Amino acid sequence: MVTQADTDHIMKFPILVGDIGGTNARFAILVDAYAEPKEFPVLQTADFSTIDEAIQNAILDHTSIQPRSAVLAIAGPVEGDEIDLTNCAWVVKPRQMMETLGLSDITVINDFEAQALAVVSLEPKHLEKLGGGAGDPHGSRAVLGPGTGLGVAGMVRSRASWVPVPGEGGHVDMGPRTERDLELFPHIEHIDGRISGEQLLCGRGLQNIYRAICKVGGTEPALETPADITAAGLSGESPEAKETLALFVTYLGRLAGDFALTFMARGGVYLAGGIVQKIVEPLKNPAFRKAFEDKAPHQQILRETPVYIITHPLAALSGLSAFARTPARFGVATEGRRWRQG
Ligand SMILES: Nc1ncnc2c1ncn2[C@@H]1O[C@H](COP(=O)(O)OP(=O)(O)OP(=O)(O)O)[C@@H](O)[C@H]1O
Repeated sequence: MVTQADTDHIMKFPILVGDIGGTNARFAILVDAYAEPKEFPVLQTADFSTIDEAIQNAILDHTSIQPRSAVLAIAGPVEGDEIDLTNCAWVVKPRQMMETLGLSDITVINDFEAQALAVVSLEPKHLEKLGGGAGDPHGSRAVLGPGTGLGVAGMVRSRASWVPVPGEGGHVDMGPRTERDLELFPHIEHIDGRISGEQLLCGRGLQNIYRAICKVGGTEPALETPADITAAGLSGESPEAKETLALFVTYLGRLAGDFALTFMARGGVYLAGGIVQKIVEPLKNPAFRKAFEDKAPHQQILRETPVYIITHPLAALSGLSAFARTPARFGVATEGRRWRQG
């Protein structure tokens, strides 16, 4: 039965869904609740000075469908009528977007809430399992996504609906654990005197680990970009890059285990974002699960907890689409994050 509260959630189709990261932005249009989303090529945020210009030039100018509503996921906290994006120069101004883009209903959520929505929406073919038990289908989940930054969210079940729990978990402290860490950590770039998850587990983190390894080994860092480092690490042509990948995987396992405990994620921990999709083979190395399960006194809980790599290239869009189609299935708070005309 559709209740008053449910109808209030409902958005009018066609609905534009958008996942805006620090580097890439991905969009699709849902024509109705059943049709497959109409997807558009991934665009680079740096190629457009504003989000309005990007949506107009790269989306609306290429279709005759005029969206009436939009659900956008952005990297950063959603506060006020002018929302700054972390790691990107765009500012989302929903009231202005209504005027310029002809939308009448805009909801803005955090990009890792969208990833959390995806973990209960994706089909098994879009997940690659990295050990652990079967997982409780109604159990809480945690999502970690190394990208331009490090996003973290939880997904908890309450009164038959799924509630995404966004936060700033990428900024928790990371401490040294092994002799090798003790050698390298003094050379990892600090932020205000500390090493946070995001100093190690994102594109910049790969560079940070690689440079520390070169420094301690007395070699000149020859590789520049995160993509160069993973390529040279995967091929084995650079021993420093190979170790960088091994440590990245270990640190990700460590932090994933911490969030599994924080959320008691018996439904599993999900690894999202562009970087993990490029390093599937190193993640299958036993070092990942070893670090994930190394959580005395709770090793047994971690041993049973499944970990999945999300392999869907547009996972957040699929989460946003599930929410746009069936908002009542999810406990997404829209107070202060939804703008409507009339
Ligand atoms: N092959 C690769 N190996 C490792 N890192 C890569 C590779 N290709 C791109 N990157 C890095 O991945 C990061 C972008 O991640 P992603 O594709 O998940 O983008 P994003 O959604 O914009 O990120 P975010 O949502 O965190 O802002 C950049 O730091 C980039 O340098």
